[in-house]
Amino acid sequence: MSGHPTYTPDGDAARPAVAVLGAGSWGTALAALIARHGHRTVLWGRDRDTVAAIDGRHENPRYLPGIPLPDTLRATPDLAAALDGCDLVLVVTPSHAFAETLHALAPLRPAHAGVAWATKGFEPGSGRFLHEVAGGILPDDVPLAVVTGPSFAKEVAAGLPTALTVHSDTPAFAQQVADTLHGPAFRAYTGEDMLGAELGGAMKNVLAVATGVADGMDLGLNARAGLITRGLNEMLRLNVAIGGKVETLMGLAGLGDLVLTCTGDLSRNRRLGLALGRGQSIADAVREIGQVVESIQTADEVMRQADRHGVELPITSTVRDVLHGGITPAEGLRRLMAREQKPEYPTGLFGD
Ligand SMILES: NC(=O)C1=CN([C@@H]2O[C@H](COP(=O)(O)OP(=O)(O)OC[C@H]3O[C@@H](n4cnc5c(N)ncnc54)[C@H](OP(=O)(O)O)[C@@H]3O)[C@@H](O)[C@H]2O)C=CC1
Ligand SMILES: O=C(CO)COP(=O)(O)O
Repeated sequence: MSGHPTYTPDGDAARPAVAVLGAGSWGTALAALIARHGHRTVLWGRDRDTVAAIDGRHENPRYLPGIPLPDTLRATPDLAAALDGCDLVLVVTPSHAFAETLHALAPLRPAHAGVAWATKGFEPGSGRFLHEVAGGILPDDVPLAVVTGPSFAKEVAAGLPTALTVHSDTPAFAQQVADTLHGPAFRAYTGEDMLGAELGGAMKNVLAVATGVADGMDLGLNARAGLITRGLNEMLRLNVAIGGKVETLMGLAGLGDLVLTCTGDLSRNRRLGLALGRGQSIADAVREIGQVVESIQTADEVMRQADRHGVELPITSTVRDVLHGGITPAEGLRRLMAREQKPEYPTGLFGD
Protein backbone atom coordinates (compact mmCIF):
# COMPACT_ATOMS: atom_id res chain seq x y z
CA MET A 1 0.00 0.00 0.00
CA SER A 2 2.15 2.88 -1.15
CA GLY A 3 1.72 6.20 -2.91
CA HIS A 4 -1.18 8.59 -2.71
CA PRO A 5 -3.29 8.78 -5.86
CA THR A 6 -4.61 12.30 -6.35
CA TYR A 7 -8.36 12.61 -6.17
CA THR A 8 -10.59 15.63 -6.46
CA PRO A 9 -14.26 14.93 -5.74
CA ASP A 10 -16.63 15.87 -8.59
CA GLY A 11 -20.34 16.43 -8.17
CA ASP A 12 -21.59 18.37 -5.16
CA ALA A 13 -18.40 18.44 -3.08
CA ALA A 14 -20.27 19.97 -0.12
CA ARG A 15 -23.05 17.36 -0.03
CA PRO A 16 -22.19 14.42 -2.30
CA ALA A 17 -25.11 12.19 -3.22
CA VAL A 18 -24.61 8.74 -1.69
CA ALA A 19 -25.71 5.25 -2.75
CA VAL A 20 -25.65 2.80 0.17
CA LEU A 21 -25.71 -0.84 -0.93
CA GLY A 22 -27.06 -3.40 1.55
CA ALA A 23 -30.26 -2.82 3.55
CA GLY A 24 -29.38 -4.83 6.65
CA SER A 25 -28.94 -3.21 10.05
CA TRP A 26 -25.63 -1.49 9.34
CA GLY A 27 -26.45 -0.31 5.80
CA THR A 28 -29.76 1.11 7.02
CA ALA A 29 -28.18 2.84 10.04
CA LEU A 30 -25.43 4.44 7.92
CA ALA A 31 -27.90 5.50 5.22
CA ALA A 32 -30.12 7.09 7.88
CA LEU A 33 -27.11 8.92 9.36
CA ILE A 34 -26.03 10.26 5.97
CA ALA A 35 -29.59 11.29 5.01
CA ARG A 36 -29.92 13.15 8.33
CA HIS A 37 -26.78 15.08 7.36
CA GLY A 38 -28.65 16.45 4.33
CA HIS A 39 -27.15 14.28 1.57
CA ARG A 40 -29.35 12.84 -1.16
CA THR A 41 -29.17 9.21 -0.01
CA VAL A 42 -30.53 6.12 -1.73
CA LEU A 43 -30.38 2.72 -0.01
CA TRP A 44 -30.35 -0.41 -2.17
CA GLY A 45 -31.56 -3.74 -0.80
CA ARG A 46 -32.44 -7.02 -2.45
CA ASP A 47 -35.55 -7.70 -0.37
CA ARG A 48 -38.51 -5.86 -1.91
CA ASP A 49 -40.67 -5.87 1.22
CA THR A 50 -37.92 -4.42 3.41
CA VAL A 51 -37.08 -1.79 0.82
CA ALA A 52 -40.77 -0.84 0.45
CA ALA A 53 -41.10 -0.45 4.23
CA ILE A 54 -37.98 1.77 4.41
CA ASP A 55 -39.13 3.92 1.49
CA GLY A 56 -42.81 4.12 2.49
CA ARG A 57 -43.06 3.75 6.28
CA HIS A 58 -39.53 4.96 7.11
CA GLU A 59 -38.76 1.86 9.12
CA ASN A 60 -36.68 -1.29 8.54
CA PRO A 61 -38.94 -3.77 10.35
CA ARG A 62 -36.64 -6.75 9.71
CA TYR A 63 -33.34 -5.33 10.95
CA LEU A 64 -34.04 -2.16 12.98
CA PRO A 65 -37.64 -2.50 14.15
CA GLY A 66 -39.19 0.49 15.89
CA ILE A 67 -36.43 2.95 14.93
CA PRO A 68 -37.76 5.87 12.83
CA LEU A 69 -35.73 6.57 9.68
CA PRO A 70 -35.56 10.01 8.03
CA ASP A 71 -38.34 10.83 5.52
CA THR A 72 -35.67 11.96 3.06
CA LEU A 73 -34.04 8.50 2.88
CA ARG A 74 -35.05 6.72 -0.34
CA ALA A 75 -34.80 2.95 -0.80
CA THR A 76 -34.99 0.81 -3.92
CA PRO A 77 -34.46 -2.82 -5.03
CA ASP A 78 -33.14 -1.47 -8.38
CA LEU A 79 -29.34 -1.24 -8.22
CA ALA A 80 -29.04 0.96 -11.33
CA ALA A 81 -31.56 3.44 -9.88
CA ALA A 82 -29.67 3.54 -6.56
CA LEU A 83 -26.36 4.30 -8.29
CA ASP A 84 -27.78 6.77 -10.81
CA GLY A 85 -26.27 10.22 -10.18
CA CYS A 86 -24.44 9.27 -7.00
CA ASP A 87 -21.07 10.85 -6.11
CA LEU A 88 -20.08 8.19 -3.58
CA VAL A 89 -20.85 4.49 -3.15
CA LEU A 90 -20.93 2.88 0.30
CA VAL A 91 -21.08 -0.93 0.26
CA VAL A 92 -22.51 -2.54 3.40
CA THR A 93 -23.32 -6.09 2.30
CA PRO A 94 -21.77 -8.98 4.32
CA SER A 95 -18.28 -10.20 3.39
CA HIS A 96 -19.66 -13.31 1.64
CA ALA A 97 -21.57 -11.00 -0.75
CA PHE A 98 -18.86 -8.35 -1.12
CA ALA A 99 -17.30 -9.51 -4.41
CA GLU A 100 -20.76 -10.14 -5.90
CA THR A 101 -21.84 -6.60 -4.93
CA LEU A 102 -18.67 -5.08 -6.40
CA HIS A 103 -19.16 -6.97 -9.69
CA ALA A 104 -22.77 -5.76 -9.83
CA LEU A 105 -21.97 -2.11 -9.12
CA ALA A 106 -18.88 -1.88 -11.37
CA PRO A 107 -20.68 -1.31 -14.71
CA LEU A 108 -23.31 1.01 -13.16
CA ARG A 109 -21.06 3.30 -11.06
CA PRO A 110 -20.86 6.95 -12.23
CA ALA A 111 -17.27 7.44 -13.45
CA HIS A 112 -16.34 9.97 -10.73
CA ALA A 113 -17.82 8.07 -7.75
CA GLY A 114 -15.36 6.53 -5.28
CA VAL A 115 -16.21 3.30 -3.49
CA ALA A 116 -16.11 2.83 0.29
CA TRP A 117 -17.31 -0.13 2.36
CA ALA A 118 -18.29 -0.78 5.97
CA THR A 119 -18.20 -4.56 5.57
CA LYS A 120 -15.96 -6.41 8.06
CA GLY A 121 -14.20 -9.66 7.15
CA PHE A 122 -12.25 -11.27 4.33
CA GLU A 123 -13.31 -12.83 1.05
CA PRO A 124 -14.39 -16.33 2.12
CA GLY A 125 -12.32 -19.08 0.52
CA SER A 126 -9.41 -16.94 -0.67
CA GLY A 127 -8.83 -14.97 2.55
CA ARG A 128 -8.18 -11.87 0.48
CA PHE A 129 -8.59 -8.47 2.14
CA LEU A 130 -11.65 -6.61 0.86
CA HIS A 131 -9.51 -3.78 -0.55
CA GLU A 132 -7.70 -6.42 -2.63
CA VAL A 133 -11.05 -7.75 -3.85
CA ALA A 134 -12.30 -4.24 -4.70
CA GLY A 135 -8.99 -3.32 -6.35
CA GLY A 136 -9.21 -6.42 -8.54
CA ILE A 137 -12.72 -5.60 -9.78
CA LEU A 138 -12.70 -1.80 -10.18
CA PRO A 139 -10.38 0.26 -12.44
CA ASP A 140 -7.12 1.36 -10.79
CA ASP A 141 -8.11 5.02 -10.63
CA VAL A 142 -11.23 4.45 -8.49
CA PRO A 143 -10.55 5.70 -4.95
CA LEU A 144 -11.29 3.11 -2.26
CA ALA A 145 -11.87 3.41 1.49
CA VAL A 146 -12.78 1.25 4.45
CA VAL A 147 -15.14 2.51 7.18
CA THR A 148 -14.62 0.73 10.50
CA GLY A 149 -14.60 1.13 14.28
CA PRO A 150 -16.79 0.52 17.33
CA SER A 151 -20.33 1.10 16.09
CA PHE A 152 -23.44 -0.92 16.79
CA ALA A 153 -26.03 -0.22 14.10
CA LYS A 154 -28.88 0.12 16.57
CA GLU A 155 -27.11 2.88 18.49
CA VAL A 156 -26.12 4.80 15.35
CA ALA A 157 -29.68 4.54 14.01
CA ALA A 158 -30.96 5.88 17.34
CA GLY A 159 -28.60 8.88 17.07
CA LEU A 160 -26.33 7.93 20.00
CA PRO A 161 -22.76 9.34 19.99
CA THR A 162 -20.31 7.22 18.01
CA ALA A 163 -16.71 7.48 16.75
CA LEU A 164 -15.22 5.52 13.86
CA THR A 165 -12.47 5.81 11.30
CA VAL A 166 -12.10 5.87 7.51
CA HIS A 167 -8.88 4.52 5.98
CA SER A 168 -7.81 4.99 2.37
CA ASP A 169 -4.70 5.15 0.20
CA THR A 170 -6.29 8.30 -1.22
CA PRO A 171 -6.41 10.85 1.63
CA ALA A 172 -8.83 13.20 -0.18
CA PHE A 173 -11.29 10.31 -0.56
CA ALA A 174 -10.96 9.28 3.10
CA GLN A 175 -11.75 12.91 3.92
CA GLN A 176 -14.78 12.96 1.61
CA VAL A 177 -16.19 9.80 3.19
CA ALA A 178 -15.43 11.06 6.72
CA ASP A 179 -17.07 14.42 5.96
CA THR A 180 -20.19 12.58 4.81
CA LEU A 181 -20.40 10.58 8.05
CA HIS A 182 -19.23 13.26 10.50
CA GLY A 183 -21.98 15.16 12.29
CA PRO A 184 -23.41 16.31 15.62
CA ALA A 185 -23.55 12.79 17.09
CA PHE A 186 -20.90 11.12 14.96
CA ARG A 187 -17.13 11.63 14.87
CA ALA A 188 -15.38 10.27 11.79
CA TYR A 189 -11.58 10.12 11.89
CA THR A 190 -9.30 9.36 8.94
CA GLY A 191 -6.21 7.24 8.31
CA GLU A 192 -4.18 5.70 5.50
CA ASP A 193 -3.80 2.09 6.67
CA MET A 194 -6.39 -0.07 4.92
CA LEU A 195 -4.53 -3.28 5.85
CA GLY A 196 -4.52 -2.61 9.58
CA ALA A 197 -8.04 -1.19 9.57
CA GLU A 198 -9.47 -4.24 7.79
CA LEU A 199 -7.51 -6.68 9.92
CA GLY A 200 -8.79 -5.08 13.15
CA GLY A 201 -12.42 -5.12 12.04
CA ALA A 202 -12.19 -8.76 11.02
CA MET A 203 -10.21 -10.13 13.98
CA LYS A 204 -12.28 -8.45 16.70
CA ASN A 205 -15.26 -10.52 15.55
CA VAL A 206 -13.37 -13.76 16.23
CA LEU A 207 -12.09 -12.52 19.60
CA ALA A 208 -15.62 -11.46 20.57
CA VAL A 209 -16.61 -15.12 20.24
CA ALA A 210 -13.82 -16.06 22.67
CA THR A 211 -14.97 -13.63 25.37
CA GLY A 212 -18.59 -14.60 24.72
CA VAL A 213 -17.74 -18.27 25.27
CA ALA A 214 -15.87 -17.42 28.49
CA ASP A 215 -18.81 -15.37 29.78
CA GLY A 216 -21.27 -18.08 28.70
CA MET A 217 -19.24 -20.57 30.76
CA ASP A 218 -19.27 -18.13 33.73
CA LEU A 219 -15.48 -17.99 33.81
CA GLY A 220 -15.54 -14.52 35.38
CA LEU A 221 -14.35 -11.01 34.67
CA ASN A 222 -10.65 -11.86 35.08
CA ALA A 223 -10.90 -14.32 32.19
CA ARG A 224 -12.68 -11.74 30.05
CA ALA A 225 -9.98 -9.10 30.66
CA GLY A 226 -7.22 -11.64 30.05
CA LEU A 227 -8.78 -12.70 26.74
CA ILE A 228 -9.26 -9.12 25.54
CA THR A 229 -5.64 -8.23 26.36
CA ARG A 230 -4.05 -11.37 24.91
CA GLY A 231 -6.48 -11.07 21.97
CA LEU A 232 -5.28 -7.54 21.28
CA ASN A 233 -1.76 -8.93 21.32
CA GLU A 234 -2.76 -11.47 18.64
CA MET A 235 -4.16 -8.65 16.50
CA LEU A 236 -0.98 -6.62 16.92
CA ARG A 237 1.29 -9.57 16.07
CA LEU A 238 -0.50 -10.48 12.86
CA ASN A 239 -0.83 -6.80 11.95
CA VAL A 240 2.93 -6.30 12.17
CA ALA A 241 3.53 -9.44 10.09
CA ILE A 242 1.24 -8.28 7.27
CA GLY A 243 2.59 -4.72 7.29
CA GLY A 244 -0.20 -2.78 9.04
CA LYS A 245 0.52 0.14 11.38
CA VAL A 246 0.57 -0.41 15.15
CA GLU A 247 -1.40 2.76 15.87
CA THR A 248 -4.30 1.59 13.68
CA LEU A 249 -4.80 -1.42 15.95
CA MET A 250 -4.38 0.67 19.10
CA GLY A 251 -7.18 2.95 17.88
CA LEU A 252 -10.83 2.73 16.92
CA ALA A 253 -10.29 0.04 14.25
CA GLY A 254 -8.59 -2.29 16.74
CA LEU A 255 -8.79 -1.80 20.49
CA GLY A 256 -11.96 0.31 20.23
CA ASP A 257 -13.93 -2.27 18.28
CA LEU A 258 -12.43 -5.14 20.29
CA VAL A 259 -13.65 -3.68 23.58
CA LEU A 260 -17.11 -2.96 22.13
CA THR A 261 -17.74 -6.39 20.67
CA CYS A 262 -16.11 -8.35 23.50
CA THR A 263 -18.23 -6.63 26.15
CA GLY A 264 -21.42 -5.41 24.44
CA ASP A 265 -24.35 -7.79 24.23
CA LEU A 266 -25.56 -6.10 21.03
CA SER A 267 -22.68 -7.92 19.30
CA ARG A 268 -23.87 -10.92 17.27
CA ASN A 269 -20.40 -12.47 17.48
CA ARG A 270 -20.29 -12.14 21.26
CA ARG A 271 -23.82 -13.58 21.45
CA LEU A 272 -22.71 -16.57 19.37
CA GLY A 273 -19.92 -17.16 21.89
CA LEU A 274 -22.30 -16.78 24.84
CA ALA A 275 -24.63 -19.39 23.34
CA LEU A 276 -21.77 -21.84 22.67
CA GLY A 277 -20.42 -21.34 26.19
CA ARG A 278 -23.87 -22.20 27.57
CA GLY A 279 -23.92 -25.43 25.57
CA GLN A 280 -26.07 -24.42 22.60
CA SER A 281 -25.17 -25.71 19.12
CA ILE A 282 -23.78 -23.34 16.49
CA ALA A 283 -26.75 -23.98 14.21
CA ASP A 284 -29.30 -23.10 16.91
CA ALA A 285 -27.35 -20.02 18.01
CA VAL A 286 -27.04 -18.69 14.45
CA ARG A 287 -30.74 -19.33 13.82
CA GLU A 288 -31.69 -17.45 17.00
CA ILE A 289 -29.43 -14.48 16.21
CA GLY A 290 -30.98 -14.31 12.71
CA GLN A 291 -28.38 -11.91 11.32
CA VAL A 292 -24.90 -12.00 9.83
CA VAL A 293 -22.28 -13.51 12.19
CA GLU A 294 -19.03 -12.77 10.35
CA SER A 295 -16.70 -14.63 12.74
CA ILE A 296 -17.76 -18.05 11.47
CA GLN A 297 -15.98 -17.52 8.15
CA THR A 298 -13.50 -14.95 9.39
CA ALA A 299 -11.93 -17.35 11.92
CA ASP A 300 -10.80 -19.60 9.04
CA GLU A 301 -9.53 -16.69 6.99
CA VAL A 302 -7.59 -15.09 9.87
CA MET A 303 -5.86 -18.43 10.48
CA ARG A 304 -5.11 -18.68 6.76
CA GLN A 305 -3.33 -15.29 7.00
CA ALA A 306 -1.59 -16.30 10.24
CA ASP A 307 -0.32 -19.59 8.75
CA ARG A 308 0.85 -17.76 5.64
CA HIS A 309 2.93 -15.40 7.80
CA GLY A 310 4.04 -17.98 10.38
CA VAL A 311 2.29 -16.19 13.27
CA GLU A 312 0.93 -18.18 16.20
CA LEU A 313 -2.55 -17.11 17.37
CA PRO A 314 -3.64 -19.40 20.24
CA ILE A 315 -6.97 -17.71 21.04
CA THR A 316 -8.00 -17.22 17.42
CA SER A 317 -7.08 -20.79 16.46
CA THR A 318 -8.98 -22.14 19.48
CA VAL A 319 -12.09 -20.18 18.42
CA ARG A 320 -11.63 -21.55 14.89
CA ASP A 321 -11.49 -25.09 16.27
CA VAL A 322 -14.56 -24.57 18.49
CA LEU A 323 -16.43 -23.24 15.45
CA HIS A 324 -15.14 -25.75 12.89
CA GLY A 325 -12.72 -28.24 14.42
CA GLY A 326 -15.10 -30.18 16.59
CA ILE A 327 -13.63 -29.26 19.99
CA THR A 328 -15.92 -28.17 22.82
CA PRO A 329 -15.58 -24.83 24.62
CA ALA A 330 -14.34 -26.77 27.70
CA GLU A 331 -11.62 -28.44 25.60
CA GLY A 332 -10.72 -25.02 24.18
CA LEU A 333 -10.36 -23.62 27.67
CA ARG A 334 -8.15 -26.55 28.76
CA ARG A 335 -5.98 -26.07 25.69
CA LEU A 336 -5.41 -22.35 26.38
CA MET A 337 -4.77 -22.86 30.11
CA ALA A 338 -2.28 -25.68 29.43
CA ARG A 339 -0.02 -23.52 27.27
CA GLU A 340 3.53 -23.19 28.55
CA GLN A 341 4.23 -20.56 31.18
CA LYS A 342 6.47 -17.75 29.88
CA PRO A 343 7.29 -14.03 29.98
CA GLU A 344 4.43 -11.80 28.86
CA TYR A 345 6.58 -10.36 26.05
CA PRO A 346 9.35 -12.91 25.36
CA THR A 347 10.65 -11.14 22.25
CA GLY A 348 9.42 -7.58 22.70
CA LEU A 349 5.89 -6.29 22.30
CA PHE A 350 4.95 -8.70 19.54
CA GLY A 351 6.50 -11.95 20.76
CA ASP A 352 4.07 -14.81 21.28
N1 LIG B 1 -24.65 -4.34 12.49
C1 LIG B 1 -23.62 -3.65 12.96
O1 LIG B 1 -23.71 -3.09 14.07
C2 LIG B 1 -22.37 -3.55 12.17
C3 LIG B 1 -22.12 -4.36 11.08
N2 LIG B 1 -20.95 -4.24 10.40
C4 LIG B 1 -20.68 -5.08 9.23
O2 LIG B 1 -21.60 -4.74 8.20
C5 LIG B 1 -21.77 -5.86 7.32
C6 LIG B 1 -23.25 -6.06 7.10
O3 LIG B 1 -23.79 -6.49 8.33
P1 LIG B 1 -25.22 -6.12 8.89
O4 LIG B 1 -25.88 -5.05 8.12
O5 LIG B 1 -25.05 -5.92 10.33
O6 LIG B 1 -25.96 -7.51 8.63
P2 LIG B 1 -27.50 -7.87 8.79
O7 LIG B 1 -27.55 -9.31 9.14
O8 LIG B 1 -28.17 -6.88 9.66
O9 LIG B 1 -28.07 -7.69 7.32
C7 LIG B 1 -27.45 -8.34 6.23
C8 LIG B 1 -27.95 -7.67 4.96
O10 LIG B 1 -27.19 -8.14 3.86
C9 LIG B 1 -28.09 -8.56 2.86
N3 LIG B 1 -27.48 -9.56 2.01
C10 LIG B 1 -27.06 -10.80 2.35
N4 LIG B 1 -26.54 -11.42 1.27
C11 LIG B 1 -26.66 -10.55 0.25
C12 LIG B 1 -26.32 -10.60 -1.12
N5 LIG B 1 -25.77 -11.69 -1.66
N6 LIG B 1 -26.57 -9.52 -1.89
C13 LIG B 1 -27.14 -8.43 -1.37
N7 LIG B 1 -27.51 -8.30 -0.08
C14 LIG B 1 -27.25 -9.37 0.70
C15 LIG B 1 -29.30 -9.08 3.61
O11 LIG B 1 -30.40 -9.14 2.76
P3 LIG B 1 -31.65 -10.14 3.10
O12 LIG B 1 -32.38 -9.52 4.25
O13 LIG B 1 -32.41 -10.15 1.82
O14 LIG B 1 -31.04 -11.48 3.45
C16 LIG B 1 -29.42 -7.99 4.67
O15 LIG B 1 -30.02 -6.84 4.12
C17 LIG B 1 -21.06 -7.04 8.00
O16 LIG B 1 -19.81 -7.24 7.40
C18 LIG B 1 -20.88 -6.56 9.44
O17 LIG B 1 -19.75 -7.14 10.07
C19 LIG B 1 -20.00 -3.34 10.76
C20 LIG B 1 -20.20 -2.50 11.81
C21 LIG B 1 -21.41 -2.53 12.60
O1 LIG C 1 -18.94 -4.55 14.11
C1 LIG C 1 -19.73 -4.34 14.98
C2 LIG C 1 -19.59 -3.23 15.93
O2 LIG C 1 -18.51 -2.40 15.63
C3 LIG C 1 -20.91 -5.22 15.14
O3 LIG C 1 -20.50 -6.37 15.77
P1 LIG C 1 -21.29 -7.75 15.56
O4 LIG C 1 -21.18 -8.09 14.09
O5 LIG C 1 -20.60 -8.73 16.45
O6 LIG C 1 -22.71 -7.50 15.96
